[in-house]
Amino acid sequence: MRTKLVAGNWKMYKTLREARSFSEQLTEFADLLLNTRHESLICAPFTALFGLHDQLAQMHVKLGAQNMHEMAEGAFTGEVSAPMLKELQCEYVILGHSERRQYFAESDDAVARKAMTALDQMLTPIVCVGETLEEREAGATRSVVSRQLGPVLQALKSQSAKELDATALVIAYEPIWAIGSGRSSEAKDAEEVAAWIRSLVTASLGSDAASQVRVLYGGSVKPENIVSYVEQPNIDGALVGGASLQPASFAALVQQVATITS
Ligand SMILES: O=C(CO)COP(=O)(O)O
Repeated sequence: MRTKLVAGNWKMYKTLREARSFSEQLTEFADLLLNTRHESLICAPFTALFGLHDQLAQMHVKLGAQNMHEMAEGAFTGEVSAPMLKELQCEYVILGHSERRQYFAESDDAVARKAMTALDQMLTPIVCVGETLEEREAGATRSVVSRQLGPVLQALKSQSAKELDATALVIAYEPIWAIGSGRSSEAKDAEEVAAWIRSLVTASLGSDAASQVRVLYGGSVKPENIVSYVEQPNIDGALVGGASLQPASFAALVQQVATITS
């Protein structure tokens, strides 16, 4: 049984002070957060991570980062490594978000190397994939997602001999045209791509791994529509941008998923 995951991606929003204020206000919803059977997670900017962990942990909300470098240390000015995130008690890291691919030229191979490092350091990678509107209209969604995931699955296949836990992988399907646009994917379309992603995992890593890997949907998810995605058989949660920024809205996302997991 895969545990559902409600993950907030704050992107480049919230100073440390604002992040602390969020977690203080979130305590109003502590009972709800403590009594769910699914996981909830905030992926905050690096500068807010240190100040967030303790209060979020008291509400069983986990902490994650939005990126990391593939090396554990080195002369990489401005970068942050997996051991640094681990020490701040991060359990997850988002990798290959479309904004990083688009604005910071992250390649499929680089994302795969980062994912391997994260797994090696016992951080759960949330690897993001998804097509542009142009690609969707050209009927290329499956081939784009296959291309993006290929190096990750290939690396996992060869690494599983080294006993990395392939099943710790989380894959987020985020169609780029749905991000921040208010134009979310139809749940049945998102489910179709999630099923395709699972079939790719089956082909590379086998059906056991495929039945354990979690696949999230992201793109204009709100409390009003989250259930329509998370109730799909191949969708195990959501990666949420804008609607995760306010405590009441984040709590409402968690509450909505609780209606189908309790
Ligand atoms: O990019 C996203 C999450 O990673 C989605 O953002 P929105 O929920 O704001 O559309």
